[in-house]
Amino acid sequence: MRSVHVDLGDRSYPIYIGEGLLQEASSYFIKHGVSTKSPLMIVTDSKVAPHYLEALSANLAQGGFTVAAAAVPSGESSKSLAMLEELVTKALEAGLDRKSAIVALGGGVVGDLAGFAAASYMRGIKFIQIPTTILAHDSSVGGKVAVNHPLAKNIIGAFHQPEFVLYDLSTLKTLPPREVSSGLAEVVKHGLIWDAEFTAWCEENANRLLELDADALGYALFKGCGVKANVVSQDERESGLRAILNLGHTIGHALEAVAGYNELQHGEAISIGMIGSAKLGVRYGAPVEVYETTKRALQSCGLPVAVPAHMDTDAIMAALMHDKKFSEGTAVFVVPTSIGSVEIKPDVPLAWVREIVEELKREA
Ligand SMILES: NC(=O)c1ccc[n+]([C@@H]2O[C@H](COP(=O)([O-])OP(=O)(O)OC[C@H]3O[C@@H](n4cnc5c(N)ncnc54)[C@H](O)[C@@H]3O)[C@@H](O)[C@H]2O)c1
Ligand SMILES: O=C(O)C(=O)C[C@@H](O)[C@H](O)[C@H](O)COP(=O)(O)O
Ligand SMILES: [Zn+2]
Repeated sequence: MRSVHVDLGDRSYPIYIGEGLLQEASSYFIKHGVSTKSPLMIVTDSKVAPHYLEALSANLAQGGFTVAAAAVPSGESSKSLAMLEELVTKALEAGLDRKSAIVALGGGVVGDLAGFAAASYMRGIKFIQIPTTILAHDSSVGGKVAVNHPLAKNIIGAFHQPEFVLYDLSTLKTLPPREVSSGLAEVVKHGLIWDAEFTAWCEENANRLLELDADALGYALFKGCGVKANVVSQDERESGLRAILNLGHTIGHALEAVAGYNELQHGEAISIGMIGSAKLGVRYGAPVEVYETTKRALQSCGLPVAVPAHMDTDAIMAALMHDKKFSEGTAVFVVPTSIGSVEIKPDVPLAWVREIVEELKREA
């Protein structure tokens, strides 16, 4: 078992990464002081529940916990205010009180939704992350929790750190291939923003990752969580450095919203967005190899690198302006300067962004 520490003073927590951790969940809950006197609520989704809900519930019950569960429909459309209200109803019916915890068992959708429920229920109760996707090595760490609005991604949310993250790598074996690739986008992102050697390693080991080779996956997720924990520990609430974790997300979030949150997976949209940022980086003077390496690394993981041709450029530009990175009338982008390093560029000309979106549509 590996662990990574997120260093946030009295809100610090560990990320436990290993095989079979779900079977030992209750011992981690007890170690972290989760109360057995107040009910817990596991939030999961309709695809994860049949695989892992029973095992987790049974283990927690054996450990003396009273457990309720709610399974939302799988997919991004569950990250909504309507679903949040349903969860609050379930929490009240199950008798959750201020000493209770909400447990997210699933990918980033469940993590963000359940986390926002925990942040807002009774003005904030404990929250535990049990990620089951590759992508969730990113979403389960750092405390950003949110639901979407039809016009903009993650626009209703909070910062609410988990008590701990229990990452059982054996749950990844049931992931469909598309979700494996999607999750690898954020792994590659962690290399691109922080670590050139790790970026090269991702490209060289892409096939092992796609085949879910346990050693390769364990290493990649440990490295990815390490980058995320390091950045978050330095800037919990995104007053500066943390914005680098948004590489590819300005265009990516706009694509997700324009696609009605049901055509592109988050990692796919972010992959396309990272290619857009790499093109922007080259316009700002980065060597063209930065764009080429970015494209190769993403393609080797089976990710898309072009905007679907049917998407309307005006709609993409309009969605982009609702993003959190559009403020004081200007677009702020994270752009690469070299592999392993990025800078935050304010005042990016929207005409450039439009040209790049058009270029990415022609490359589809
Ligand atoms: N909070 C953050 O810092 C942060 C970071 C990155 C992404 N996100 C958010 O995360 C979300 C994307 O997360 P995701 O890619 O995990 O999506 P997801 O939660 O929708 O999971 C992807 C798909 O895989 C299924 N699934 C999950 N685990 C499975 C398993 N072990 N076996 C079989 N199927 C499984 C799900 O039901 C779903 O159909 C987006 O909403 C994104 O905005 C948040
Ligand atoms: O943790 C962060 O900070 C990130 O930016 C990680 C992103 O991968 C993630 O998609 C996040 O939810 C985006 O944040 P947002 O503030 O742009 O909604
Ligand atoms: Zn992301």
